[in-house]
Amino acid sequence: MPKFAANLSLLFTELPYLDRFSAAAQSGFTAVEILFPYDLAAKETRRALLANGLDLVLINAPPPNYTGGEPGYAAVPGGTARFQSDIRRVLRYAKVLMPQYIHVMAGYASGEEALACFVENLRWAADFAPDQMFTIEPLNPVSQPHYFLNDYELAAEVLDHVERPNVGLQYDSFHAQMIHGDALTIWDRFKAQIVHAQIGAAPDRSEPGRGEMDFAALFKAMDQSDYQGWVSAEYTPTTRRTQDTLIWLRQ
Ligand SMILES: O=C(O)[C@@H](O)C(=O)CO
Ligand SMILES: [Mg+2]
Repeated sequence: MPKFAANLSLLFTELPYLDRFSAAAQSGFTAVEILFPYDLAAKETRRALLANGLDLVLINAPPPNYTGGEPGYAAVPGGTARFQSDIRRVLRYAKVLMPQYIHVMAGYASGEEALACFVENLRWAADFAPDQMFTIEPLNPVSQPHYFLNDYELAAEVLDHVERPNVGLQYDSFHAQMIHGDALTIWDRFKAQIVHAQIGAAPDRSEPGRGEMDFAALFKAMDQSDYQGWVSAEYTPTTRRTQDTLIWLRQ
């Protein structure tokens, strides 16, 4: 079986933020990811990780979050100054939190100019923080209309242009299924570039086991590939208590 992590921005949200760490640990997780840890001083999140023996797999850039704001500027022509200052701020958090990955969000854009801008900005981030691993993640256009990075072919093209060992592909079964209609085939096609994976059912982004996807087949494919990374549960639980949706984990 793959090694599973819990996304604390979507899981255990029935609890206050700092209580989600112990809930995840008690459910058997040894690692978590937090999309936007920026509402609290980094040292408080660090303390919660340490107290519960949890590794931090991933955080997102940009800060603080995108409630009412843009989902990043990395591919937005004219947004480079904002992108660089966001990355600098994320790296100050990363110094304390030590996430394995920082997911760089592309933002709203389209076309050749946006592609060139995304490539340049990713190279800049990779060279500015050579010891930090970064990821990019295609998001489906139903959930994120007008988001630049909206398919896996495009993500692979971006990575080919970026040519940096510390920038890789973030796979998400929910988005892959929504974009391409077959998350398993997408895993098989792009697994060589995937450094981090997330799981959720489609079309409603609920827990594995529901919806149109065969998660047993996906986990088997992950196991049979060379993938050594985390598989993070990033879904919206259909019951009030997240714990009651973890049947897929116990199986
Ligand atoms: O899949 C998602 O929506 C997330 O992984 C993400 O980073 C967007 O905020
Ligand atoms: Mg995701």
